[in-house]
Amino acid sequence: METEEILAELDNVETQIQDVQGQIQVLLDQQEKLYERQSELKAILEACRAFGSPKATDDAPPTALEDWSGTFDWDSKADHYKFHVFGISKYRANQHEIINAVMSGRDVLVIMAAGGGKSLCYQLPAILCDGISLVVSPLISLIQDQVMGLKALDIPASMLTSTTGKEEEKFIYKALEKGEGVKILYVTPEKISKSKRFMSKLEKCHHGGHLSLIAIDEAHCCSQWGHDFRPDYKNLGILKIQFPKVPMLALTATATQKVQYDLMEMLHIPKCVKFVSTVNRPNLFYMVREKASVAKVVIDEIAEFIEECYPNNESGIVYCFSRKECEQVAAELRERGISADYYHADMDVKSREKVHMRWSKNKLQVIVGGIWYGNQQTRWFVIHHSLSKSMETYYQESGRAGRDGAPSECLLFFRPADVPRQSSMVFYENSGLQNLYDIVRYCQSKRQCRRSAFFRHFSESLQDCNGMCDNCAFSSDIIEVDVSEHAKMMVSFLQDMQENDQRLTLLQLVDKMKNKHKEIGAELKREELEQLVIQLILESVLKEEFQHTAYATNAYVKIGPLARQVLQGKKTVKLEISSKQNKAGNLKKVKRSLTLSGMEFKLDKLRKELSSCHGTTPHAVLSAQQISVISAQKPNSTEELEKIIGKLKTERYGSKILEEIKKFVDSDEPDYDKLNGESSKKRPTKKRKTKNNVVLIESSEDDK
Ligand SMILES: Nc1ncnc2c1ncn2[C@@H]1O[C@H](COP(=O)(O)OP(=O)(O)OP(=O)(O)O)[C@@H](O)[C@H]1O
Ligand SMILES: [Mg+2]
Repeated sequence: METEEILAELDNVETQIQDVQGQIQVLLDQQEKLYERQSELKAILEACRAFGSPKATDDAPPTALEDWSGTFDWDSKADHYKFHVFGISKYRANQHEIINAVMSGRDVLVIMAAGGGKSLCYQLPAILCDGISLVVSPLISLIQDQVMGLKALDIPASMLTSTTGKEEEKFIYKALEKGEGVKILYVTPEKISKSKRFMSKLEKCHHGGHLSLIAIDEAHCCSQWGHDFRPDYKNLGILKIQFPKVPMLALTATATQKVQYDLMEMLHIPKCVKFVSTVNRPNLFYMVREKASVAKVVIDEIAEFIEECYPNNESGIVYCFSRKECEQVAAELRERGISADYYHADMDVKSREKVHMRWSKNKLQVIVGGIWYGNQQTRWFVIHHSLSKSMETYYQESGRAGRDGAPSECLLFFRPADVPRQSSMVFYENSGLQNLYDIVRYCQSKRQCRRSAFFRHFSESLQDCNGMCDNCAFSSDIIEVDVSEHAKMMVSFLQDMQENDQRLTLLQLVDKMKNKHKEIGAELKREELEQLVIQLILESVLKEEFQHTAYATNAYVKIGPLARQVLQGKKTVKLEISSKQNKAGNLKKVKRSLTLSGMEFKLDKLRKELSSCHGTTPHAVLSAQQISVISAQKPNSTEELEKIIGKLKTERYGSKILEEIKKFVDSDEPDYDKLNGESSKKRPTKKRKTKNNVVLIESSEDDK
């Protein structure tokens, strides 16, 4: 054999070895995921063996025989409070059963979608039982809202948090000792883990037989496997140890099986009854929009979306990546005439409270938040200025829209360049990159139903989307383009750079590629090239690597395990590309029937006025759902109104509401699209592509 031949074969063999190594790496990654799942399943199995099935217990009949929807002693009392105090005519899925299980003295674990109605599951038992119920909740803003809402219903509710004054604290401690004066007490988890004084008062309350129920809201915060772990939640196990006979109710919107077992173990409720509802939020319209590279353009688009779709100050949230960005976006929205303010973890308690109050009283249309912002009010829209760090986080954040069941919108602005910003923050977290890439897949996809991505993520069987996401609703002008050749060029270019010890970020890679290969720039737009890099990362052809500097962590794009497959033409790479006009264009044409009708608009205004007179929130006066039922039925007597909103609200606000209805009916105003102004009436509209004709209406071409 000639030396040259040997060298050639050696080269060939080495190339093949590298190729095999790449494939092994992908298989090893797969194996790691499988090991992880294996240990998860083993842990679950162990928990099952140790505790028994969560539904079947030793000293209670198995679930199959436990009929929580049957007849119970408290039925008529519960019905009375449900309707006349809470103004709720019908239970939502599982609420009735959960309330019955709690009232029967059982520990209960509730997994129910955001806005599903978890609060009623502990608030109603709390007023049905004698004594005081304790509710642990993670956010002061959330607690403030709940307490304000309950007080508006004449339910004695209080809160004990870092913001509680001395006088109020004294009053609460007295109430705990006597078992009267407070019916529902909200506390932050820190009170349980850090305040010995509070715990001793709680023990006294229990000793006197006055502690009727313990509810742990947002219980996923207990688990390290959950997406929002809070160290103080870890200590809540003490409650069941100290008060074993008091029924405990743990509630959350999101918990994988692993998290569920973790919760049961940490809270010491192995024999709890478990209720799991669907994650589906049929009233939410999910959409992803391409994010412009110029910051100002993004804000223009957000402002335009809010002004066009929500001209009557309907409130919403804009989520941002960083605190600085929150402040900038809020300021820019204000410059464009939208009443917006920011809310983030760096603010002191006073400023946060101020923003929260303005928001609760409908003085602000938009909250720009960097952290998970808990608040009970109806939000019509949730906009993500940047992508979230996982599907779970996005589900929770977007789930803040339409909590009372009214159709609402969740819009995410996605740009490939936002991926390294997030990845450099999460790469060291448990499955951080894997979780991030899941939501990146959701954003990149221009064809797959958005809703189905949630079902898959939470291991739930698929349900119909009913045209309630952009990919299902809009007729598709998306084509799948084979970009294997472009991918090959990119990989080989990056390989050359790497061999010369040059590191490139995503944006640098695209820039340099465009300079080096002019032809590629002619075929693919810059955004599409960025999209290609992300696609290659998702497919393990490229990978991200991270390097710390004194000021930041940088994400660089490197050759990944399957790069060789692309170079050898063994792997096809495809991109979903808009053929002509993209969805951003389509979205501008969306006119929704989500806007309020004339009657609804009047009632919305009235509830704002009434709420400021009564020192409460508009939502506590009338929920969006109640407004919509009143508008449809137009009751003209106290009795008729009572059937919709219950006795208490009718007594308090009934005369004003009936007066408003009468004024409206007498005025002969057509009950449609009043609020959209004159121009909208002229526009002929046509129904968009939805199966059940429920939500979306698209304006005609004249509308452009
Ligand atoms: N049976 C019902 N009928 C009509 N409205 C209801 C019913 N139950 C609850 N609601 C309303 O639904 C809204 C959401 O309820 P709630 O705040 O309890 O949701 P949640 O499940 O705690 O959501 P989150 O996970 O976002 O905290 C509230 O406005 C509440 O008044
Ligand atoms: Mg809740």
